[in-house]
Amino acid sequence: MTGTAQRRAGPPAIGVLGAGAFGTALAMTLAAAGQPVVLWGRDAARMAGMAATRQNAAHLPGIRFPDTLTVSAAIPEAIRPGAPLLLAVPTQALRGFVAEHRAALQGHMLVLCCKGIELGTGLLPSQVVAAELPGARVAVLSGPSFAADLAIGKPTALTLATLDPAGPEVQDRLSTPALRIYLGADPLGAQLGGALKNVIAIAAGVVMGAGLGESARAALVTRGFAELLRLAMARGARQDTLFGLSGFGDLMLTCFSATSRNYSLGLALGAGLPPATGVTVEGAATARAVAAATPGQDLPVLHMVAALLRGDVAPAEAMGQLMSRPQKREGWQD
Ligand SMILES: NC(=O)C1=CN([C@@H]2O[C@H](COP(=O)(O)OP(=O)(O)OC[C@H]3O[C@@H](n4cnc5c(N)ncnc54)[C@H](OP(=O)(O)O)[C@@H]3O)[C@@H](O)[C@H]2O)C=CC1
Ligand SMILES: O=C(CO)COP(=O)(O)O
Repeated sequence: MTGTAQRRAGPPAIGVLGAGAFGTALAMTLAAAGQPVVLWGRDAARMAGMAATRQNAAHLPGIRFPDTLTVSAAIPEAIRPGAPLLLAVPTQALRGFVAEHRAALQGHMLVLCCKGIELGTGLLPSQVVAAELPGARVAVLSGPSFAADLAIGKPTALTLATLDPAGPEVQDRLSTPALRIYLGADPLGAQLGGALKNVIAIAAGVVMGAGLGESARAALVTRGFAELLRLAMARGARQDTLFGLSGFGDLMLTCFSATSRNYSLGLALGAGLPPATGVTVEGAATARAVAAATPGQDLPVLHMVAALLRGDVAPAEAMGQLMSRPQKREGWQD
């Protein structure tokens, strides 16, 4: 074990599995509020470095860990009997992670923190977990939340969506003075909203990177949201979920801030610049997964992002194509 936290009587430590930006930020905000938390990462040397320097220099440089946060590269240390586990690895890594740690994860409430659709299968994170760990208890934690905001205690509100009867208990454990958790019962909608808003954020970035203007961005985000509603409702999501924090709320954050990695990828694409490398950009794989699963469906913004990423169309041409589509009525159902 590495870390400085004292074991203390009380509830078992929450395990946060995945020590990237978001996992670290969640662990920090919970620990800062007095929760026992173990942050687990797979790289022993890096975790030892975090324990020694009390910061995640790679993802949240300069933000000091609360003294009570324990960091570890040992799964048994991170997974306490009866504790909820926050899974904060990227969507495309989730299947491999669950398969690798199947036995240890068994029986725990798994709180899924990733936003995306698995490439190749078109599955959402909860469906990936169900395939790898049949009967798993899951909740989805999603909503507008930049890791850097959470990590320094800025006020944040998220949706915890689950059908598990332990939902209120988990809501209570994850709530802190800086983190307000709303309970929902539509994990499908929460995941679809969180996955699709990333694709729309890439589109929003392209518009701004190409210098097409704020009016164009607002139009594209609005029409992108209509597609999000159409696609997610057809798959069984609830409208109120999509209009909530995990849908509309996160769409606003991600489409209007250069802190977003998805929006930033779009900015680079639009400006004809090379995108940042080594960065988790969930919307790129999700755009491809959506395009593969919905050929021939009327989802022009979502499909255009996939075409842009494939290099099949240039940014200025993309907007021209969207603008010259046949005239239609406004409304997300049309
Ligand atoms: N950053 C943010 O502001 C927010 C992120 N999210 C979501 O959280 C998820 C994670 O994003 P984020 O933390 O930002 O990503 P990062 O790129 O910052 O970190 C990803 C982490 O996952 C680890 N990882 C990858 N594959 C595995 C694996 N197989 N086993 C164990 N660990 C693995 C990486 O480890 P290694 O370094 O060893 O490769 C890395 O520490 C994404 O779905 C994202 O959309 C949600 C809300 C906010
Ligand atoms: O999901 C996020 C904010 O809620 C983070 O967005 P990015 O992954 O685009 O940085």
